[in-house]
Amino acid sequence: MNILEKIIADKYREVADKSSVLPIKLLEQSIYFEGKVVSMKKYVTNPEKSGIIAEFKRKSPSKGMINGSASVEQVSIGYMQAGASALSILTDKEYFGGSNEDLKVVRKYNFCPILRKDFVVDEYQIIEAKSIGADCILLIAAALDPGKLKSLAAFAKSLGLEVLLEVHDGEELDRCLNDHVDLVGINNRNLKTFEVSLDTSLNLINKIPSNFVKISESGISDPNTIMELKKAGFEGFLIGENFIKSARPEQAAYNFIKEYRKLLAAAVLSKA
Ligand SMILES: O=P(O)(O)OC[C@@H](O)[C@@H](O)c1c[nH]c2ccccc12
Repeated sequence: MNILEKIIADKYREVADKSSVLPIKLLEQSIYFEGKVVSMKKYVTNPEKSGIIAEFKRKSPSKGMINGSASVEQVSIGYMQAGASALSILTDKEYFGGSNEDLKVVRKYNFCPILRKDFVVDEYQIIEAKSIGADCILLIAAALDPGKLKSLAAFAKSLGLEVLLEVHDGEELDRCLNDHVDLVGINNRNLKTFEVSLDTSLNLINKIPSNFVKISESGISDPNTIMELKKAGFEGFLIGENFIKSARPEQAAYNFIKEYRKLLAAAVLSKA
């Protein structure tokens, strides 16, 4: 069993345990259920913003503990002040050290779009995402069969949520892309082997039809890389470890985005 298969097997167990709470109860009790979502698509493609989706991730199966002491309140606010377009919040406890509580705290203090980063295998988790204040959910091609993925995406849309489809190769893209998807994320990290290569993004982008927002995910640690990805056609850039590993993640994000804006300005000038 590779790590992804193990996570997914555990997720099915977790959902089976939780589903004894009727989904309708989650909705009735949530102040977010009637509320409108904030569009990840709009924020990421807004030219005034950086396109950076900053991720709060305490640990991961590939890196172990990355930051066990960061405050989700302070860091999420700091990421937005630094110029991030949106936030990605890990809610998986076992492998990533996150929680629904983290996302609720982030929702309380931020108006931006929030991606609930988890391993969705069941409609229950989508209702849960909506009930804790998320705007967008992640569906991972490597973890779901195409029929199930499509029906989960349709269900998310019916609740007003946006859908980010994550792929790692052309075959996953061909198999899993459907009309309910809003954004396509190309994960530079292979979730089965943890190998990271930026070429994954650069080689796949031309296969994504133009009506989907294109995001490059994982292993980004240099503003020059964003310049390169942007030139290739990416609109969003998902960054986790490079910020959160710092003792002051929000400061790391601030410095990074400042540097990126300088590079952008220089590129515009050199064209003029
Ligand atoms: O920390 P990084 O290398 O910047 O990566 C962020 C993000 O792309 C990564 O955490 C991620 C991408 N897809 C996922 C699916 C589940 C959990 C986590 C992820």
